[in-house]
Amino acid sequence: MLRATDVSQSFGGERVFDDLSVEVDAGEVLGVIGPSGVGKTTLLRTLALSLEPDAGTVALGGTEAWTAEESERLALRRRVGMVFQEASLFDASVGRNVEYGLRVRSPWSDRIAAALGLAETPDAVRESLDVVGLTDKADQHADSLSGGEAQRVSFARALAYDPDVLLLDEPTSDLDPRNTAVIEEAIGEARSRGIGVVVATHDMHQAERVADRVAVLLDDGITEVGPTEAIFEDPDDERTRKFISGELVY
Ligand SMILES: Nc1ncnc2c1ncn2[C@@H]1O[C@H](COP(=O)(O)OP(=O)(O)OP(=O)(O)O)[C@@H](O)[C@H]1O
Repeated sequence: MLRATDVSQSFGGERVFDDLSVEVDAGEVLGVIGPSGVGKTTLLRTLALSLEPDAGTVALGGTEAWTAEESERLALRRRVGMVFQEASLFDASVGRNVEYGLRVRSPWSDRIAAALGLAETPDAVRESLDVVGLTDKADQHADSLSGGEAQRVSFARALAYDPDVLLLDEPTSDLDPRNTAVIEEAIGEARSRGIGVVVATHDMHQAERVADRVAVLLDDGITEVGPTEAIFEDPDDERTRKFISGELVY
């Protein structure tokens, strides 16, 4: 569904990665694991079509984004949702924050709904908040949430958007085990809705828990990508093996 082929990225002449290829299918969770600084965020921004690669292609549903017209690229970008390491909510209620996801995806839908007197939006908001266990907080101001709850609302906002692909950048690195478990369950729900999910994490155990396939990103690119069990139990690549076993220290 979303495929990056032979992409290269650098900042100010400093290479982050070269010739990197990765893809995620509908209803699949791809874990991207690797130590800090290898380029996981840069890869996610590339997949989100917010960072143009120096070389290579990024295609969503078979349409190559960077050779398409800008309007088409923007339309493709709207089909990709992203959740960052730190939640950034607006100065509004929890419900309003989640509703924003719906507006971005289909700016006309709530005007039409309003004109017809339909109440579609609140249902979708409630449903998304339900996935992260926060329906009872819909009317509460976002400022009043704990960090973990705020991150769960960020996830609900991305889900309400009904993306084809959801990109999660270290979504639980600041969270306690209970909030982490809620987000991991929500990842499973996104998968069951047919969304392709990419989770970048330095927590190998998280990748083992949530991912169907894992890509191992080290400082010379992706060393190996394959089914989660194969990567953790029997990696082909020596550097992958060392990284998984903790012998390769960064
Ligand atoms: N906008 C930018 N300008 C300059 N350098 C950047 C920029 N974004 C990232 N980098 C550099 O690219 C490299 C990869 O960064 P990136 O944030 O993608 O790594 P990461 O694997 O996500 O790390 P972490 O897990 O610590 O977030 C780093 O050396 C970083 O300093």
